[in-house]
Amino acid sequence: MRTTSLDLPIIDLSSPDRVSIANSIRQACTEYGFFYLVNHGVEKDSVQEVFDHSSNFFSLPLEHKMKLARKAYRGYSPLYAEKLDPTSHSKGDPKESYYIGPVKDTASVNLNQWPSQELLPNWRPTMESFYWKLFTAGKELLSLIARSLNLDEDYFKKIGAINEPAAFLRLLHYPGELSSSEEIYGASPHSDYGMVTLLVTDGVPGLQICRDKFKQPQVWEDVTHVEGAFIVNIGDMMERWTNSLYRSTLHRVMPTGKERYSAAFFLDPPSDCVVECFETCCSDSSPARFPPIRSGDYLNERFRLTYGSVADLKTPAI
Ligand SMILES: O=C(O)CCC(=O)C(=O)O
Ligand SMILES: [Fe+2]
Repeated sequence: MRTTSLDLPIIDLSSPDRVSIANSIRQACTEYGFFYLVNHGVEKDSVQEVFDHSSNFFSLPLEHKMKLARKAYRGYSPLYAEKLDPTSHSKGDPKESYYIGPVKDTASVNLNQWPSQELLPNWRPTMESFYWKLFTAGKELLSLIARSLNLDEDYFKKIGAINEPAAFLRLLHYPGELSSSEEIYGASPHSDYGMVTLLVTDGVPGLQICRDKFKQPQVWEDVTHVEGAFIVNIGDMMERWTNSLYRSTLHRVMPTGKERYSAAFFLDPPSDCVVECFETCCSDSSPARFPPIRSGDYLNERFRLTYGSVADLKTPAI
C-alpha cells in the first residue's frame, strides 16, 4: 500500500465568476471527488469556538457523556461504537463523536440532545449557530454544483433536496494514544452517504483519500491542511444522481499518535426526496446505472451496515 501527497483544487465560493467556478467544481468532482473550499463565509473564530466547545465536551467523564448516548442518531457515540468500514474485522474505530441532527427554527420535533447549560454554558447556541452557517455555505455550494452539471442553480431546491435542512453535524475526537496495536485506523475506509460533506479539522494530519478503489494495491494520498479552508467531498447520493460522473471517493483517517479534532457536516437530501439520475448525466449511450431510490431508504440501509442496527433511526427527520 503506497501513500503520496496531492494538491486538491481550491474553489473560491465568493468568486463573482460563476461560470468559471462551476467549471472548476466539475473538474474537481470528476477527478477527485474532493476539493478545498475557501471564502465560504464561516469565520475562523467560530470554527475555533466550535473546537473549544467540542474539546470541553469530550473531556467530560465518560458517565456524563453516556447520559447523552446516541438516540435517534443524535448525541454521543463512544470509542469503538462505529465501524465506518463494515467489512473490516476490527473492534470498531478508535474515535468518539457527537451528532447534531436538523436544527429547526421552530422546533415541533427536536430530537437533538444537548449538554446542560450549567455543565457546558453556551454549548448549544454555539453548535446551532455553526450548523446554520454551514447550511448556508452548503446551499450556496449546491447552487454552483447544479450549474456545474448544466442544471438551473435552484435545481436542488426544485427537487426538494435542500428545502428542509436534513443535515447532520458530527463532532469528532481521535485520541492521540491508541490502546492496542490492533488499531490500524482512526476512521476506517469509507465513502460518505449524502450529497456533499463539508469538513473542518484542527490541522492535525491523518486524512487520506484513495482515488481508485478498484486499483490494487490501493494508493492512498494525504490531504494536507489548508488554513481556513473547508475540505469538501462528494457523497454517494450525488454519485448516483450524476451517474458516477461525480465521484464519492473512499477516504480514511490514519492515526499519527497526536490527538485530533474535526467536524463534518453531512448535507443529505430529506428522506422523501427521490434520488434518480439527472437528465444531464445520462443518455442512450450512457444509461442510468442506479435505479431511483428514496433518500431515507438509502440512508437507513447504509446506517444499518455501519452501526449494526436501524432501530434508533426510524425518526421522521432522517
Ligand atoms: O475526521 C476526518 O477528517 C474525516 C471524518 C470522516 O470522514 C467522516 O466522519 O465521515
Ligand atoms: Fe467521511
